[in-house]
Amino acid sequence: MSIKIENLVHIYMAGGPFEKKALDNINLEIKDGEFVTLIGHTGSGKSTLIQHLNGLLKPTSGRIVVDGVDITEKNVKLTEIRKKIGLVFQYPEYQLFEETIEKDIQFGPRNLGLSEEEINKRVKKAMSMVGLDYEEYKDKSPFELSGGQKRRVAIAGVVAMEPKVLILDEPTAGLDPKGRDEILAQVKQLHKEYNMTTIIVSHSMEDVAKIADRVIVLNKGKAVLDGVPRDIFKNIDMLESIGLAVPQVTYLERALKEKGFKLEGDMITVEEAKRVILKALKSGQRGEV
Ligand SMILES: Nc1ncnc2c1ncn2[C@@H]1O[C@H](COP(=O)(O)OP(=O)(O)OP(=O)(O)O)[C@@H](O)[C@H]1O
Repeated sequence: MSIKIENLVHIYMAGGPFEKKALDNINLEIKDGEFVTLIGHTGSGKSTLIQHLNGLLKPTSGRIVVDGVDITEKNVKLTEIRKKIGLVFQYPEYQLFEETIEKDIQFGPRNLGLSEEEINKRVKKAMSMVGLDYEEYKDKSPFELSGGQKRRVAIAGVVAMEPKVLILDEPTAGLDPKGRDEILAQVKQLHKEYNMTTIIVSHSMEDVAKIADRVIVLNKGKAVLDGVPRDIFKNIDMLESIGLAVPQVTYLERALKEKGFKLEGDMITVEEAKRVILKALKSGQRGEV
């Protein structure tokens, strides 16, 4: 499912003394099956943007066209849009409220008016999609789980509605490094297996380096960069000026090159850096170090 964002402007409290332009003429196209990371400093407009994509917020001006349908038009049924575009909010575990994991995941599909048989089929599938064993977890209370596991339950609740587009607002926020890596790997795996158009909001370049195919950088409500991670990370000075640090290995790469190292290949993750640096050392490329 493709999404086209055209001249999108959003002003909170428009016309009042506290009006705030949160989105300033955004134009973007997200293609069917793409895996996109939206990154920006706090307050850059990320949450405001994604809430427009399933109709939670209305634009001040501009349009959002989902698979050819302008969802900003008055007569568009938002329930239909929300069946197709699943949004996992920040800290979704705070919205878990049922006594068992199974009941929690059933909630969304039940609201779609599906049969019990279909609901159960979807719950089992969604749990397996996020790596939770159905028999082991179905009767547990969501509150017995670790932070990362709770988040998987919340993601399963949205996945069970079988959306065509999955949007996750900071899915790694507040998790420890192991929990972060597990959630990112799970979301990447979901995309690989089911090819849902996926949009992840993040403010960590380290996370982006690990998973992104395409990165869109927001600053003060504008999309200022859009491309593959290795190209985005070349803009070190610009990214720093808008409060975003590039991954540590990008600084290392720059320092080594300044010392005369000849590094071949991309190195935006620690694994890649290890490979590229070892290759340079083996071939005797030591520069001045
Ligand atoms: N309900 C609201 N009323 C007024 N202003 C708002 C509202 N929600 C957000 N804003 C303002 O709009 C701007 C964009 O906020 P938004 O939450 O979209 O940014 P963000 O990039 O998601 O930030 P964060 O990383 O902190 O979640 C900020 O200046 C914020 O203060």
